[in-house]
Amino acid sequence: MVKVKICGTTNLPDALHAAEAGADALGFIFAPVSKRRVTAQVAREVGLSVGPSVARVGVFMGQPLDEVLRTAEAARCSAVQLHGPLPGVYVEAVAAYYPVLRVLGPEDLRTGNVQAVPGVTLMLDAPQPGSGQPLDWSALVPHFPPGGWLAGGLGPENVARAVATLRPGGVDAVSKLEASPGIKNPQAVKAFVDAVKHA
Ligand SMILES: O=C(O)c1ccccc1NCC(=O)[C@H](O)[C@H](O)COP(=O)(O)O
Repeated sequence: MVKVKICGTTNLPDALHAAEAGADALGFIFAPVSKRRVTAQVAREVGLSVGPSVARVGVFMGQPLDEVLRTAEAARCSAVQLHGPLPGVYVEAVAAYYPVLRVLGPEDLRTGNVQAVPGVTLMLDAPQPGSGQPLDWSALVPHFPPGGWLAGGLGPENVARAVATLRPGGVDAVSKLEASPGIKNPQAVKAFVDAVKHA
């Protein structure tokens, strides 16, 4: 079964609705550049209120390692998602504490810039995260890592095609599930989860 992560969660009603709709994971964004950024306190309160069956993924981009580990602990994250160019030792250090979703772009796959690290799952995303830009799924077929996750411009109307093309281990989305930045469109979230679970 393909896992579903609903990213950019900022409030309890959206989190509860996503969980009820069948999401496997919620993403809490701590990257300073994001318009969906939350504090560790908000992520902890919202994430823990949803219950243990839904993973709480802390999303980081280019932050110092100690900030990532301190924030993930304060927020009680159950996994960490890492964006941006990062040294292998950084990713390994985070993976010593948390399951890691390591985000790469299509170019990394084409150039073979991919290392297998225990505890690290690869996720393919558009170069600008959270921008709603879909990838060229067919072009990824020869390189897509088994069990890898897919993000980038996924929504209720296109996710079944993406899943059929790449058979990812999980999918992740934000832009196409929102009424406005940081606020979910509940119908879109439900339709997205249903489309993945029936794909
Ligand atoms: O969404 C953001 O604002 C964001 C900013 C900085 C780093 C990561 C960010 N989002 C991470 C995600 O996991 C998104 O769901 C993923 O990039 C897909 O986004 P979208 O194409 O908008 O569905």
